[in-house]
This record gives sequence, structure tokens and C-alpha cells, in this order.
Amino acid sequence: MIEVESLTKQFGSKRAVNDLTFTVKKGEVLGFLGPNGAGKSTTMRMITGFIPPTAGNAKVCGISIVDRPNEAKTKIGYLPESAPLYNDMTVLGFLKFCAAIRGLKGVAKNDAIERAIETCFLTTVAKQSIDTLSKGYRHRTCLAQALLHDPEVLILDEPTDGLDPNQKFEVRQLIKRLGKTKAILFSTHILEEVEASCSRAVIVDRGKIVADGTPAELVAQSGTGSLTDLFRKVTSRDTEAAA
Ligand SMILES: Nc1ncnc2c1ncn2[C@@H]1O[C@H](COP(=O)(O)OP(=O)(O)OP(=O)(O)O)[C@@H](O)[C@H]1O
Repeated sequence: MIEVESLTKQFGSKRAVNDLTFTVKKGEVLGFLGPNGAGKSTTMRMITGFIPPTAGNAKVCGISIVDRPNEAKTKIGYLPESAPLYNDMTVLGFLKFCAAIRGLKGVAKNDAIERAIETCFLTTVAKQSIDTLSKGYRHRTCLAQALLHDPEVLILDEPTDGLDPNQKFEVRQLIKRLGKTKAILFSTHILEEVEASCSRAVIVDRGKIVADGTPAELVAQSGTGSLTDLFRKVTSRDTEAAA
């Protein structure tokens, strides 16, 4: 469902993503790990068509984001890093706006909004202005926008960032449930999330894959039974300085 083929991004002299190749199949939740500056968000922004790759390609449901971006984007739900929203809208108003952009109309539009509100536990704040929401609710509003059109592929950039432990648990459970019928790529810095929600994980460092496997395989590779130890072994400390 997601096919990343030799994806590369160069920012001036900095190679943020370096010849990255991986796939995510339907029914798979792929955890995307790596230190700060490893190239996770840049990879996600290329897969979702927000920025063009310098080289390589990404296909979603067989459709190239480079050659047929509009068609590919209909298959993707995207939660960008730091969950950008329109603060002066209500949650319901924002979701209506996003549903209209997605081309949903009439009963289908209302059903989609109702389903997204329920799935993301937003019922109590639906009529509240976004600028009055707590961080957790803001995050879930942005997640609801990504689910509106029931996409086959979900790209979630740090979906549990800033959430309290209860909300983290709920979002992980949601990802696990959605992953049964979709292909999900999600980035995180919380290594325990790999075991909690992922069927597979890759670790990237300086734009390259340095480990790939099921949670059990990665734990075994560590030699100590600790994913944190593997992460520390295969990643570098100072990625920002690396060209
Ligand atoms: N628009 C840009 N122009 C120049 N450099 C950029 C740009 N976007 C990202 N970078 C650089 O590319 C590298 C990869 O950044 P990216 O945001 O993809 O990393 P990340 O793995 O998502 O990091 P984090 O975990 O901190 O979110 C970093 O060195 C970053 O400074």
C-alpha cells in the first residue's frame, strides 16, 4: 500500500533523506523511529506530497505521489507534526470544512464527521472553539481530520506527542485497531509504543535505515533485550551536524 523507492531529499548541502526504500502493507502498522533530525518528518512530507523528493518515488495504493499527486492524496490521511489547525473555528466547523475539501457532501459528509468525532472521542468538545481546547483535544481534532475520508493509508507524525498517559493509551489502541484494515506509518520517540502498537518498525539515522524488523526481532538484535539499547547502538548522537 505504501511503497517508498530510493526516496532522497537534499536541502542545500544537507542530505536529510538518503536513498530510503521500504514498504508498508495493508494490515501493517510500521513504527518510524530515529533521533531528532534523522529525516522522519521529511520522509513523511514527501510521501504525502507536501514537498517533492530530490530523487526517488513514493507510491500509495500503486499511485505515484510524484506523477499523480492529486489522486494519491485521496488515499492518504495525514497528521502532520504539531497538529496545525484553524484556531478560530469550532471542532465541528473545522471538520465540516475539511470534509468539504475532501469532496464529501450531504449524508456521506455528515456520517463521516460523526464517525470521526466518535472515533477520536471529541463529542464533548464538538461545538467548542479550537483555541480553547487542551493540547490532547487539539491533537485528536487533527487526527479526526485525517480519518474523515476513511483513507486506506495513514501517515501519522508523532501522533501521541504531548498527550497524557491515558490519551496516549487511547491513541495507541486506536492506531492498532485502524491498522487491521489500513496501512499505517507513524513516527514516535517513545520506544514502548513500538511494542504497544506496531507490527514492524524501522530505525532511521542520518536519512538511512539502520534497523528493520518486528518488535521481537529488534529486541533480539539488541543483544540485551532492550529496544533502547538497540536504538543507542545503531543511531548517532549528533544528527543535526551530519551533512
Ligand atoms: N525545509 C528545510 N530546509 C532545510 N533543512 C531542513 C528542512 N526541513 C528539514 N531540514 C533538515 O533535515 C533534517 C531532517 O529533519 P526532519 O524534520 O525530517 O527530522 P526528524 O527525524 O523528523 O526529526 P524530529 O524527530 O526532531 O522531528 C534536519 O537536519 C533538519 O534540520
